[in-house]
Amino acid sequence: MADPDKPTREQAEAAVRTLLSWAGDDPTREGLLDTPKRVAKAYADWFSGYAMDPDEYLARTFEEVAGYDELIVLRDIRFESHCEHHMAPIIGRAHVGYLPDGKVVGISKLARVVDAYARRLQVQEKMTAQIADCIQRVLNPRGVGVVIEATHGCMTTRGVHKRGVSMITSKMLGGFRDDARTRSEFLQFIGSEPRR
Ligand SMILES: Nc1nc2c(ncn2[C@@H]2O[C@H](COP(=O)(O)OP(=O)(O)OP(=O)(O)O)[C@@H](O)[C@H]2O)c(=O)[nH]1
Ligand SMILES: [Zn+2]
Repeated sequence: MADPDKPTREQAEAAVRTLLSWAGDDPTREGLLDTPKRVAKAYADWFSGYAMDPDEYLARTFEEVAGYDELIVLRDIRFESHCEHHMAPIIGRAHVGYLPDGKVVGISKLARVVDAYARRLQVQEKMTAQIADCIQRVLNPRGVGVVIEATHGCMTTRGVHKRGVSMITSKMLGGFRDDARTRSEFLQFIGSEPRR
């Protein structure tokens, strides 16, 4: 159902013209005439996750897996998101693992879940927890592990201006939290085992 409080595209474009003026430029000059339209279109892409239901991606499961009950890991899932404090890009990769309990999901669906949460305004800790909680809630496996490594545009291009810094977050549930061997195997699979 359409949200009656959602601004129209025209209102969104007018807001972009205001920001262009506030930045110090002239929104009526030729090069900027179509910019509000482009920005609204870009927003529709960057924030398309609000219209996605991540639970739905995990609805179809496969049970004919010959009793496979070991770790399943999808690593290096590239994503783009935006921080909710500055609306600056968060660019990174997510690693997602789970211990199946009789059923598995199509592996692309784990990447779809990551995207559904990434394409919203985010805090990295929240996104990490949302992905893990979604998989635990819908698939009900014996455990879930999510690790995210990302760089935050608000730290690299403004503010403290620290390039090369990345933030690492993790959320471990079930066997990933309680069993040191499962956690260690997961970290080894994704290449984050602490070096000794
Ligand atoms: N924990 C966490 N912090 C984030 C994330 N994205 C951005 N931030 C931080 O959110 C904080 C917002 O702090 P504020 O002091 O309200 O904003 P600010 O004045 O723009 O802060 P500076 O970035 O230090 O200039 C900053 O420290 C950002 O680095 C995130 O995903 N997780
Ligand atoms: Zn930020």
